[in-house]
Amino acid sequence: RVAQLSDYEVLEVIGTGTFGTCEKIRRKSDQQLFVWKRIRYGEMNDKEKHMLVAEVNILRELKHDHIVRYHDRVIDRENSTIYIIMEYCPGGDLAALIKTHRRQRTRASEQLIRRIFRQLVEALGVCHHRAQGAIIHRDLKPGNIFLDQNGNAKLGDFGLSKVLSARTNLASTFVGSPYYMSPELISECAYTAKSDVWSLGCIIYELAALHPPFEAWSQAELAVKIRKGTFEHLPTTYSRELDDLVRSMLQQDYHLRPSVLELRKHPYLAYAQASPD
Ligand SMILES: CN(C)CCCNS(=O)(=O)c1cccc(Nc2nc(OCC3CCCCC3)c3[nH]cnc3n2)c1
Repeated sequence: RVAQLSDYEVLEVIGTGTFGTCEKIRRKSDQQLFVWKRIRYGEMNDKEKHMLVAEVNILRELKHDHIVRYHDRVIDRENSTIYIIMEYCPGGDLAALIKTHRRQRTRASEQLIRRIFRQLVEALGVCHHRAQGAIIHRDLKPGNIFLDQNGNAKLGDFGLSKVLSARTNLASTFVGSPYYMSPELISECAYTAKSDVWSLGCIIYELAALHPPFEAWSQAELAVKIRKGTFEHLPTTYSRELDDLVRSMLQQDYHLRPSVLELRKHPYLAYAQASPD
């Protein structure tokens, strides 16, 4: 049975992104909560429409505990709008969590950081080392990593950001301060899976330090800092192991950064290890 818009009721707007609007919705049949992302494709050219279809198909196949689950889609041809229905994450996004700690002057526990780190490495592993070819997120940031009711991390918008940022030319990609952009991206080389590793390094760094490794008032100054590549060590309340591991992900030369598979095997993230936490 094809899903209808009338199967759901809109509860509230959660936010807007490059794609359009994200709303919290409830399925009438069983009161279950979801979100939908409302994407207007009216102004898209054929190439972009094909890319959108391809990205939605990728989303549908990415099934993992730590990737936001795609549920359904509704196409409203009358208004040239597609609604992508996904799992609702009641914990909000990592950006809000970081902001709360900063405002309260409290630190995230190393146990929480390590758990989120491990979960995101698992999620990236599914995408980078996929049989049909790697999916690279390209836009990993605290704002599109969400938390479920148990504080487990969920990677959001996998792939959507790619097709939709294709709609924006490079200049607008630089809108805002691209704190999480890798050096190779800034010099406009191709993305690699290692670019996602860099961004993940920035995110884990920020969860601990409560600010990203590279900050600047302008995008030009930020590009200089990212290419220079020097940044503070994490606060000493965190282990040397975490500091070293994050540092290894933020190396200029992407060949030197660990792959997601190497990260998964790292003792700091191994499940087997009797963790102190
Ligand atoms: C009380 N209200 C004001 C708060 C309402 C909201 N509750 S809340 O607990 O804080 C809160 C805050 C943020 C997110 C979420 N959950 C969520 N957000 C998504 O995307 C957000 C979107 C991403 C792109 C940019 C625009 C916003 C998801 N995508 C798939 N699953 C999603 N789950 C919940």
